[in-house]
Amino acid sequence: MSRQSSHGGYENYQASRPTFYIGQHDSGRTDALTDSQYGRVLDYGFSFATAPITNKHFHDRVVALQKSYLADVAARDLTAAERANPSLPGPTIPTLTDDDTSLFPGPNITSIVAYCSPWIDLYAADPLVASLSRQVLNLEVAYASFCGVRSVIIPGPRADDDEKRVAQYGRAIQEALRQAARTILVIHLPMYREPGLEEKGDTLSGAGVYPTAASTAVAGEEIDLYSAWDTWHTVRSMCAYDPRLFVAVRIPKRLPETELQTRWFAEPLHYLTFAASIFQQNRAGFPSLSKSHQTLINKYMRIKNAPYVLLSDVGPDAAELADAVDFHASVASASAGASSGADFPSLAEAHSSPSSTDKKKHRSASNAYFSYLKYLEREQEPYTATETSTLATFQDWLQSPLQPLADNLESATYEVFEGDPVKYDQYEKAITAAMADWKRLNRPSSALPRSGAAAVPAGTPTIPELVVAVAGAGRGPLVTRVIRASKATGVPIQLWALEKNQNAYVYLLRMNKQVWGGKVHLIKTDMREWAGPIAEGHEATGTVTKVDVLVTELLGSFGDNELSPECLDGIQRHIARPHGISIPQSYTAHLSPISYPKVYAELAGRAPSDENAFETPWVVHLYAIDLVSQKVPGHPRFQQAWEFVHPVRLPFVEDWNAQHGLKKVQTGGGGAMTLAAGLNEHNVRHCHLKFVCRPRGVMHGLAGYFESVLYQPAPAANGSTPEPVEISTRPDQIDRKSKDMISWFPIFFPLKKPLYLPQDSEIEVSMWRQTDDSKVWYEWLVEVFVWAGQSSRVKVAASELHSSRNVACLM
Ligand SMILES: C[S@@+](CC[C@H](N)C(=O)[O-])C[C@H]1O[C@@H](n2cnc3c(N)ncnc32)[C@H](O)[C@@H]1O
Repeated sequence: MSRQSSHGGYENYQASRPTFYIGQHDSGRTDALTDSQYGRVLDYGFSFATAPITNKHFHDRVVALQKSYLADVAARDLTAAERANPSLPGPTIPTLTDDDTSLFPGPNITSIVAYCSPWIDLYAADPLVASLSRQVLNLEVAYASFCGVRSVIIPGPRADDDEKRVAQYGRAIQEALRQAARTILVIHLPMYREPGLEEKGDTLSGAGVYPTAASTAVAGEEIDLYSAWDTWHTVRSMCAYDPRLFVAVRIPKRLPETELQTRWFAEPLHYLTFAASIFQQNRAGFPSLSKSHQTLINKYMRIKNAPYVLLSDVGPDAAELADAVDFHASVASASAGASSGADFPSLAEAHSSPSSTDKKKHRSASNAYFSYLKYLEREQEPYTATETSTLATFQDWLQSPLQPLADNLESATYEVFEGDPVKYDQYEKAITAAMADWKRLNRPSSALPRSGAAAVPAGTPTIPELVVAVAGAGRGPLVTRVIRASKATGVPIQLWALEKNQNAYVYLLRMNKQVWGGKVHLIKTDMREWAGPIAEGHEATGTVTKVDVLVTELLGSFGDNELSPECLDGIQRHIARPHGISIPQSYTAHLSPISYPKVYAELAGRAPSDENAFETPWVVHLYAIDLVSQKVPGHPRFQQAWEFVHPVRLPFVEDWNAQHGLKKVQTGGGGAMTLAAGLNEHNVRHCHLKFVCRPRGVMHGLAGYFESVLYQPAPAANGSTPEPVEISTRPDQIDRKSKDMISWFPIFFPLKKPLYLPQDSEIEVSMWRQTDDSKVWYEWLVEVFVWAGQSSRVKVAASELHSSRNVACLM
């Protein structure tokens, strides 16, 4: 089935929690830490620290170059036209020297995070500043990469309102990515432009160029919550979703609406950065964060590649680290003195060396902010049964849908299915309810009287045995559940199990001998070819009867995508009329537009070697996604695409046979896909759905889910209708209908080109289930509209018509 097929189910569940890796950043640091300073930072418990790539010497050199260039131009007595001539040569920063940096390759280099000079301004309005900044960036990234640094944080633009300058920034990043083939670049941006969250310190553009907390407060302007995300989106789009480009999000003091939090959740987050200023003090005077911050951290930390935490300007500061150097040196010299003399230091030596209490103080160096985050780490909810580490590894991992009809599944794949009890429990519930109804309502059964049996008065159920068939039995778990339901309800059964996979059939034969007491009629066949059950007691004459309850589980992640409708079409003629039933009775496919940048990037990387990368509906444990639409009246977030109901009342082929006997269907084919006969035309579906998006965003494709009514129990004696027995993978329904069911991951219909969604846009989705009598595929198209007035709606973007025909499911 196009469900997830290779995780370890529930067995791997361990009651553990996500780990926080916490780093330390000092925005005032101008030199890389020495080894002993770095060791000291680790003493506090931090896992890593940031280091500036260049130092004050370099900064002064660049500023001097900027000044001398401006002075030179001023001194040259150029005319206004000469000065404005774009060909006037600008300055070039000479190469780095060892005076310009204190970062060198060394044993700690891979746990050092390099931080680009915060004084560059790639977003500058002044072309000279922009050019110098771009040069600094390239020099720094190239040098950090040479040293072996794994990731480089680049300060984001300090504003977002000028698209031209955002583009200029993005181009510089795209160029920097080429300077370092293996290094990760991380753009540091605020979650939104919260006053107080700005980068401090002047840039080459000078003081007062960018808004500060004070200036924003004076201006009293409304904050555009999505502007920083918009900037990020422009930059990463210009960099073609480069897999080495990440984002570090500065967490604000006041968290924004959840839509924006989820937006960032879906992005390739590398660091969450927390400045001391966003913490509040608890009653005991220690730093703490609000409940909503805790919720956000807990959510972000459950991502498979969870972001690292970066504590900014919370200490230890330069003075403490300098102290550390003295301390380390004195410990070293004291121990050298002690070991060179007696076994024990003299009293005088002991007195002059750092005291044991001092030593203790230093070793157990603590930082209140660090301790608080460690406390939050401990306080997280343990992983639930559906968050096993194996399941977590499948987060956002693309799987090609299974084709159980065309291919034969492996035993291990069946074992994975069998690892999820929820699906089987629901099936057993449905089968039990159906049997109980049969008994209570005296429904007829299709079992034929055995020869010699006494005649039974008309109107009473002749034979109380139900004829049940499990078609597509796999290794038999549903057969076991049918037997259990029969025992629980006291309804005797005649049971058939059909399987077309010859290997699974061998397993079924053994199960029948060892577990089912040889009571099951096993047939190795494609269910569409089955001639029907030969009634028990009539083997000699080969008298075929009907099936009262047909149990199948041929559902895929999108319901019908593993060709359950086509398979059931082929066997439904054996279902007794009018009372016979199919379990499931119906299933529906559902869609929701999503932003999925990480997986989009993955597919974009595959596309050059896989022409169907964007034309394949992928099975994927959707995790780092942002549901971009909002629930509004008439337009829910998850919408039904279509439905299949079984058995079909007037099936085309049966109708044809009734009219023409077994003559081959000949329709001329004009109305069917690619002029096919139209045998499967009744399984074609189409939907056109409208979703509404309030905040602006981007869409990378459609998330697909399914629901199925396994059985709707008959009304109770008092007339009330019991709840149907259902399974669902819809995020808003799964807990109610089939909690903790992990048998199916959702499906993802990607878009080749992401669609930008302006504020208050409407997304219209057209989807088709297509068939040409030999295969089934999907086609999908997405269009985006905005209202340009009371009555005028404008289309602002549209995808191409995608089609999975090249990777269609074979009937
Ligand atoms: C998703 S598996 C379910 C197996 C088992 N019922 C369970 O729930 O674990 C679907 C099974 O149906 C079988 N199958 C699919 N199409 C079939 C067909 N047309 N005729 C017979 N078996 C079929 C496959 O080989 C596979 O064993």
